[in-house]
Amino acid sequence: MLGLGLQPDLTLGKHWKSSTKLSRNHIKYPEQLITKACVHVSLTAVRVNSWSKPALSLSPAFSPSPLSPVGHAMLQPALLQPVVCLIGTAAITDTDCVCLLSAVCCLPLRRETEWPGRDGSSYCGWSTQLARRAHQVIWYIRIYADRTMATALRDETRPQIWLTILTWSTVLIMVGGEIFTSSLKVERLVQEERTVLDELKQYIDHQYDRLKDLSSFYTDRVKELNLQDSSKTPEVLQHPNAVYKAIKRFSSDYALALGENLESFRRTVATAQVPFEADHGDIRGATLSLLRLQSVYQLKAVDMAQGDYLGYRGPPLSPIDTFELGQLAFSESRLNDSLDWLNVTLSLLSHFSAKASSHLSPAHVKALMGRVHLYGGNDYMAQGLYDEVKFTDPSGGDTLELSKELLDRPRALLPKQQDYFQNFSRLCSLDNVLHVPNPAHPTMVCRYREALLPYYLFKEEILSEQPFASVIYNLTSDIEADTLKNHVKNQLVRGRVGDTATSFVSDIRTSDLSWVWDSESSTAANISLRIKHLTGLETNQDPSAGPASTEAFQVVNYGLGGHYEVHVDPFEDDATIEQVMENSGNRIATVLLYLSDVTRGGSTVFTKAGMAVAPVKNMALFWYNFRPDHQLDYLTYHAGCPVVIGHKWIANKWIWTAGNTFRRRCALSPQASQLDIERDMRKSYRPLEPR
Ligand SMILES: O=C(O)CCC(=O)C(=O)O
Ligand SMILES: [Fe+2]
Repeated sequence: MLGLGLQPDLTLGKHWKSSTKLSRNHIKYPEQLITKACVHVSLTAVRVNSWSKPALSLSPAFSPSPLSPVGHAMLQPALLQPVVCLIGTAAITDTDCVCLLSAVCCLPLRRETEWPGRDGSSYCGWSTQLARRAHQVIWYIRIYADRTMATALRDETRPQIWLTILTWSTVLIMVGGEIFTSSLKVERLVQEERTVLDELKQYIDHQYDRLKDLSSFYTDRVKELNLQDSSKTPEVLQHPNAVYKAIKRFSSDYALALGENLESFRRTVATAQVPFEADHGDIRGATLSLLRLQSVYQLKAVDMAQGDYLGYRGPPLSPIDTFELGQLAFSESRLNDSLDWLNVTLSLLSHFSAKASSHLSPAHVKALMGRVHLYGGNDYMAQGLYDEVKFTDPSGGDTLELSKELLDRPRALLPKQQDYFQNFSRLCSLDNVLHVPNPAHPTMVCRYREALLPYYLFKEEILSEQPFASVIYNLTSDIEADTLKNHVKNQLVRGRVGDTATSFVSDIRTSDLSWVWDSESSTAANISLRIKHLTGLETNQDPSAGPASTEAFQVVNYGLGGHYEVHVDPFEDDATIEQVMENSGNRIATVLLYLSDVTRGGSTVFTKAGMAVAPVKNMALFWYNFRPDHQLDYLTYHAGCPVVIGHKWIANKWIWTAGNTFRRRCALSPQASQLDIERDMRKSYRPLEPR
């Protein structure tokens, strides 16, 4: 690929039959290329896929050569008119113009660093004289544009038209634009008009076809929307397949339908302040989420494809969806899962009409299966599949890869194994109930926990004595929970992991979050106070009253298959600890508020302590992150399981050392548990009688 120094992918149409890209092989005769580029590329068949600033990388060694008669014919100024105005209106710099001109006509370009200054001394490697010409043309165009119908042309025709103008103006630059000096030139120009009009006709046909497709996409979507009850949208979007499909629709279906006009359409939608933001990263994230659900909950690909997740039903997946799941599973070295998805794809393809799956053939799928087998060490199966597809799909990407890999014999991939994973998956897969390690133990009780204020009585269930963890029901009201959610709904950002200074976005944590300080919301302040009464720990955030004892509420909303892998809450890296210790210390305790119920999945599990807590709206999960002897308690390793069905919202409240040194007292003996401390410390507890 010549590269052309442009991001746009210049794709030639019918006139360059088999060749779809301007490649080196086409450049035997530069003049011929220029002419073809001018006539064919510019007027009809150019597709500009992305339209960003040129990133120059090439340097085909051609110098401009004199033009053929066809080239001359294109100098007809009248044909410039409809397109000229755009360069005046578009935000394109002179430099970009010239480099684009160069690119279209394959003039020599050098690196980006050599882009010209305004003096025109070095225009992408052009001679000064040529550069000056370029300036003249662009200047002319801009002046001209001011006087013409800049607004008459629709945004969506811009890319093609840009190329037209660029090509034409290049020709002007190169020949000096002086056709009036020769009757022969004018005659040739007029004689070639038919060719130009033929090209224009092709261009118009292409636009018609494109709009026809776009319009049928529109009608189909409207029909589908009309069949749906919008009040049920949140309910529908509880199911992973429905979410997956919605994400795909916004990140790829619209993109495919709009083609090169996607960006300008996005801008139009943005002015109406309507969200329309999904992109390719979202598809990858969504696909990974389905794979995560599959592995954590040990789901079968065939069930998921039918929309069956642990008995909860939703829309089915298409063969393209299942194929993409197989592809991603392969790239994640999950070979068995990949084969499952590809087998499902083959079986779906045999049921779908050829039209519905026109982009995907069984041979295509089998070639990838061959590669998966090869990486799994099963050369025999791989060879067999290759023999099957080498005639039916010889040029398919995976067929070519497979044929290479059969010779190279890649080393077999071993499945990735994380040791904590088994326990994590087991605990997440329990039915959505409380699961405690030792329910028969006498201290595992329900109790009314009295607070500092006598009229507060919290319903508490102790889950574990070491580490101390309990749940408290109805710590908030529905109104309070919804107020916290509403407070953040326009300010959610992707959650990060790691210590403050070095935090990063990762697949370890797939959720959005925001913070609510007590000073911003009376609801937050009230709940903080309640937590103070409940735990007996200071929750002050007012700086005038000393170092803060808590962070703001961290309100978190999980997305498709949203999860948080196993971690502990306190800061662990020395630098961060040193920094926070100076002020507020570390996170000695966590209060995790559930702001929603979750139909299936989404439990908080303690992988070492063997506990699982299923979300219940308004319930709080409370635990100490440090043992009574003040060592970080690694039994508090915990995780948020992937959400299967429903929407999960939580709010974290982390309580710090500051202000709590004497509230969370040391134990009287090294073996003492938190309950022992509490017994000693707060006589207000009801005695814990053995059952
Ligand atoms: O979502 C959950 O259940 C756990 C969240 C968590 O551990 C955290 O945000 O630190
Ligand atoms: Fe956590």
